Amino acid sequence: MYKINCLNKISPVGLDLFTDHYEMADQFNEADAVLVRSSSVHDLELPPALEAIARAGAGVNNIPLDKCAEKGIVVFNTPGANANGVKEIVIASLIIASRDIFGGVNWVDSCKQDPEVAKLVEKNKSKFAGTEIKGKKLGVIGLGAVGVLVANALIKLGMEVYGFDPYISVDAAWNLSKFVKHAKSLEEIYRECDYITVHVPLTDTTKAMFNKETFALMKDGVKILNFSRDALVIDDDMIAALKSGKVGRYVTDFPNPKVCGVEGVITIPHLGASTSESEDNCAIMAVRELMEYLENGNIRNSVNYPNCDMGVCTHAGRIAINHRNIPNMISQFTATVAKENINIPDMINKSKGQFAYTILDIESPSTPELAQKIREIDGVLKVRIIK
Ligand SMILES: NC(=O)c1ccc[n+]([C@@H]2O[C@H](COP(=O)([O-])OP(=O)(O)OC[C@H]3O[C@@H](n4cnc5c(N)ncnc54)[C@H](O)[C@@H]3O)[C@@H](O)[C@H]2O)c1
Ligand SMILES: O=C(O)CC[C@@H](O)C(=O)O
Repeated sequence: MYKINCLNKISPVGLDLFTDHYEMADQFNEADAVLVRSSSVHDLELPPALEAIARAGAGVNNIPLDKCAEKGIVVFNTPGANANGVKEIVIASLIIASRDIFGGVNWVDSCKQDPEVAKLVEKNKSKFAGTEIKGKKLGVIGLGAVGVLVANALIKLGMEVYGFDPYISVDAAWNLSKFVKHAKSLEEIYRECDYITVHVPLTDTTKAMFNKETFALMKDGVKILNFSRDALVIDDDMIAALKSGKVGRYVTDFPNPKVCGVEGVITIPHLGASTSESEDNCAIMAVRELMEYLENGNIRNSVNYPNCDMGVCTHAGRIAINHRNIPNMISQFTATVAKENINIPDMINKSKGQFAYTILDIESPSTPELAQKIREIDGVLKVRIIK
């Protein structure tokens, strides 16, 4: 029986996929596998029995990826599963950044007792007038699952779209509209665009990418949308840029005490992926990833281990090994199995950075003794008997 702990509320559409071999665990430290959305795992002690963590979403900055990898804990995310939800809220945000819809609605509410409200509206509505997005220049930074959908959709709404992503994947490049202009540098986006929307992960290189130096390169009155992570922006610099008029509006999905209530900031309570469709898609993908890993040893969509897939085991035994990506590991595994006079009809080994993963299919059922011998090899981080 596998024990699953949920650190956040996960859609039942996903949880219902777990079979009778699974039960929910109330405690993190009892779990074989964990499902999480935005809760932080950084301060939690990682229990030795924990095999995997699946992030029902894209961003994994709430999970200590290397610390997990060191303990042989595979971390998954759900690429693209919530991208449409984010795309739609970005479209809405471009419009609310351009027209004072919230200001107008709040003002009308304040006039609700006035029998002349209809007349009042016609007299005062010009205070809330805005501009259209059609024909304006939009810079999309990060052309992954979300960025590509955003860029393509806004082309269709008549914007002139510039895209910047030096690491764009082949799939994303195939899916990107040919009408998106290829920006060769961030400076080009900053120089040209009336609106900038950012869709990159929070990493050491993207952290604080919006700061006083980069604002200085932008057009006066530029409108900035942040549906990625708050730490991409230096809030004090953003507030100063809003005050000076350099930035016209800042729409962020990440409220914090500095930006909440500041004039020109529209704070949304992290709703980018909060649609029933996105929540269901993420939960389904995350649960499937965990089941595949726990039951068959296969890794799909990991962010700290290589993807590795041998299908369902058709041999007598299967052993899965999380280990360091260093010389002489495979020969030691095969020698250990050979010493037991067991044949290896099939195997796979993949690496990602400092970590690697090997699946051995063997011609007799795996035993705890064999698993222990492999565990004792220097550089091995975790060994699991799959069959
Ligand atoms: N607000 C929300 O609810 C919500 C929902 C989904 C994703 N997100 C955030 O948005 C981010 C993007 O999501 P996604 O699904 O598109 O992820 P993704 O991994 O599909 O795409 C990220 C893209 O950013 C690019 N990139 C990385 N570093 C870059 C850099 N320095 N400059 C330009 N491009 C760079 C990558 O090459 C990749 O194409 C996530 O990491 C997450 O933080 C937020
Ligand atoms: O789980 C959520 O609601 C937010 C997810 C989002 O920030 C992501 O990175 O996928």
